[in-house]
Amino acid sequence: MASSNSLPTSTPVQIHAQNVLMKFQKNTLFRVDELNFKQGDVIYLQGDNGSGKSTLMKILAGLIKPTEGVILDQGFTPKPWWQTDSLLGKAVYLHQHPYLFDGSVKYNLTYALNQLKLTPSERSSRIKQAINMAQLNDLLSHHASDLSGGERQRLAIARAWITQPKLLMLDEPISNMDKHSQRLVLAMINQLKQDGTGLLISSHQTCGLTALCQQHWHIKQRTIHTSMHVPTVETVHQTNTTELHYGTTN
Ligand SMILES: Nc1ncnc2c1ncn2[C@@H]1O[C@H](COP(=O)(O)OP(=O)(O)OP(=O)(O)O)[C@@H](O)[C@H]1O
Repeated sequence: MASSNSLPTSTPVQIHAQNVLMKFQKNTLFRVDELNFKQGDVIYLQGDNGSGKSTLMKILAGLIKPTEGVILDQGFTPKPWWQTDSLLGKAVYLHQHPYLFDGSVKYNLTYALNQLKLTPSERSSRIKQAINMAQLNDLLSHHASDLSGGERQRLAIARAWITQPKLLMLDEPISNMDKHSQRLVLAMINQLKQDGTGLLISSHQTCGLTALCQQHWHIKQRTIHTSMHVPTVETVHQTNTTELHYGTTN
């Protein structure tokens, strides 16, 4: 991997949250004693609407600060002394409605590569692979703002895949997508998993994405519960009809 976060050693990169409390005004959103998100993890983040899934991801990405607690990172290449070594850019957060650059699909894909040191052939092979995986061939010259929701999400994930982040957080990556786009996005997420990218995925749809995950974080009653057991659609069905409803909405 050639990203600026590349490690010469086998130390897995990780983000560690300790004694976190998140409040908006006086209202507690959630609290958690400890969370660990590292390279190779594939975590399913579950929670009702408004429980704080996006907020948790933004905290781990360094985009917002928790009310209390600390977020530590480990294993990343230290930044040079003249740059602030903040959490930003370490665990990449992909918003449900992703931000795209003002330009064509091709521009969005190639721009991401400018920050990496690659040979021209590596560069062109990575772009080709991303285009094929996300099936963006016919859309390359289209302006990003003309894409449908599903196409935007495919482009955003392809762009993230190109830069090969060590830790990637995907916020509802397949919500409001047709089956074709869902299948493509699942294949892309699976590829990221094979590449060893740490993935934290929030979703209301438990089936395809759940099957890829090996850990479960559940925001319930303002607490984040962690487990190595990922619920299947069936177990959600049998144990809690409210959760089944949650699983089929949005
Ligand atoms: N900056 C903010 N100021 C005040 N309240 C906020 C702010 N950001 C989020 N909230 C509130 O925090 C709660 C959690 O929001 P968040 O978007 O994290 O939930 P979520 O679990 O991702 O929801 P959804 O499943 O609907 O996307 C919501 O009630 C939201 O209104």
